[in-house]
Amino acid sequence: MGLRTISESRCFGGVQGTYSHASTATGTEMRLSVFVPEQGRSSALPAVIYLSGLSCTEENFTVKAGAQRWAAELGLVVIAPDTSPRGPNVADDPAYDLGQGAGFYVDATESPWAPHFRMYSYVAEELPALIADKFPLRPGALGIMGHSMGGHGALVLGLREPGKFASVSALAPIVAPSQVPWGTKAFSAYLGQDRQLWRPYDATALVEDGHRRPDLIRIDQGEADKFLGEHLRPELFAAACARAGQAVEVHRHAGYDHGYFFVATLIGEHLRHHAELLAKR
Ligand SMILES: N[C@@H](CCC(=O)N[C@@H](CS)C(=O)NCC(=O)O)C(=O)O
Repeated sequence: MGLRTISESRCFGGVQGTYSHASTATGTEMRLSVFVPEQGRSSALPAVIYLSGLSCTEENFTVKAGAQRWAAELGLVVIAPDTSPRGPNVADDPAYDLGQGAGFYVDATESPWAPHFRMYSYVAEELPALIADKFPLRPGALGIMGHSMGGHGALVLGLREPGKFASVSALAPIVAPSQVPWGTKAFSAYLGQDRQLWRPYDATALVEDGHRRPDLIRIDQGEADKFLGEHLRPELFAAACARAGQAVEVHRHAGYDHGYFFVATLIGEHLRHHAELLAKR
């Protein structure tokens, strides 16, 4: 598995890099950003994958969230992949919420998306193997988190792959994609009209269908988020978890909107949540 270095910069004593590789899951060149703190020079470290939201590449989180300072302090490797396959030969849509930049962390079954839009397999299988091979990671100490569409991805991957991801958290996540416009649009296109086939990619449905995690799932949500009532609806996931006995904390924050200033405000607490759980691994 070859990794091409696009850039590497010293940052808080560690290295912030951007890399690309030929992905077998998507059949495209995929980019990712990786921060390795100074401690990684001498020891294997716990790591967190961060999944971004609609319209993002690997860059938005890397330059806007301010995660490196906290990751350096906590001794965490942080990996941020792109949100979809890209390229001139990859299907796309002019809308920001479908196609390139909007992979929704599913393995598409429908035309024209199915050949490349395989972000579930990419994040569940290929990415963990790639980073374990190339960076100083402690086996078994991998967490997953995300924002908005990426929060949806983190919750789904965390619920379906508890043996692979030892900690899960989400910022302003889409928690019930089958019940909101962003999700129904994407799932209709990528997965077709049979809603039963959407359930493995819907965090609320997964909890209803018996998926559980042994650890607490942390969610933070801004109350001034313009997408809250229509697309995000954290109360749906909280209610499903309450009925199922799944531990979840939804922290609501007055005045915060959907953007990266909210992510930057909470990123330290989220990385600490992961560091504490991954320390036990
Ligand atoms: N571009 C969309 C909004 C998309 C959006 O808010 N994306 C969020 C994730 S869902 C984001 O992180 N955007 C990139 C950024 O703020 O850097 C719009 O026109 O309404």
